[in-house]
Amino acid sequence: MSRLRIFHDNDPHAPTHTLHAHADIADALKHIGVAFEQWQPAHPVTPGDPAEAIMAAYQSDIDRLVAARGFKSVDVVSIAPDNPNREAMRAKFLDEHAHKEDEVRFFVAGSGQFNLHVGGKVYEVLCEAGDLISVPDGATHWFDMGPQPSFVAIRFFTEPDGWVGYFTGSDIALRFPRYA
Ligand SMILES: CSCCC(=O)/C(O)=C/O
Ligand SMILES: [Fe+2]
Ligand code: NI
Repeated sequence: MSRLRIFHDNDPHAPTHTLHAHADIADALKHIGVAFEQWQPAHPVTPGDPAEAIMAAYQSDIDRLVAARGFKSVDVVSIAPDNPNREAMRAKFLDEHAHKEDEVRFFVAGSGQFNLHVGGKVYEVLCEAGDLISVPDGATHWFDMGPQPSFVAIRFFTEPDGWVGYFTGSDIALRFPRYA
């Protein structure tokens, strides 16, 4: 089940809010410009499946979103708990960063935890299969896939080169709860 916990950015121990209902999560995130939608993960796929297979299974959803929002490139992160590169993959997204484009991710299997650092608060968003999250251009955040990652996310980019992160140098992520 998806979950949102909101913290003051100077108090990682006690969330001020914990929300589980999708509509409540979407409403709270809308206030900081984040879109959180529920789509149908209609084609069963398994974390670790090859990217080409995921793209083929979800081609109609991808085409629809690309047509609606003019994305220039699309890729897939598909990772199983026994992936030999899992530590490096986890580390890549664990430091606070931002992008010069909206970060749009459609989770079609498994789960992972976004942490959005906006307006003196940290919004910890546990994303599950079916969640489509759109983090606005410039919003600082980090992402934790956990020590045994298990998810498939389709990523949409308006930049033709795909993923480019701009790291803030902050160590805030070290102080907040990890995704177990
Ligand atoms: C959930 S897809 C992998 C993470 C990613 O692309 C990103 O930018 C995290 O902040
Ligand atoms: Fe990111
Ligand atoms: Ni409140």
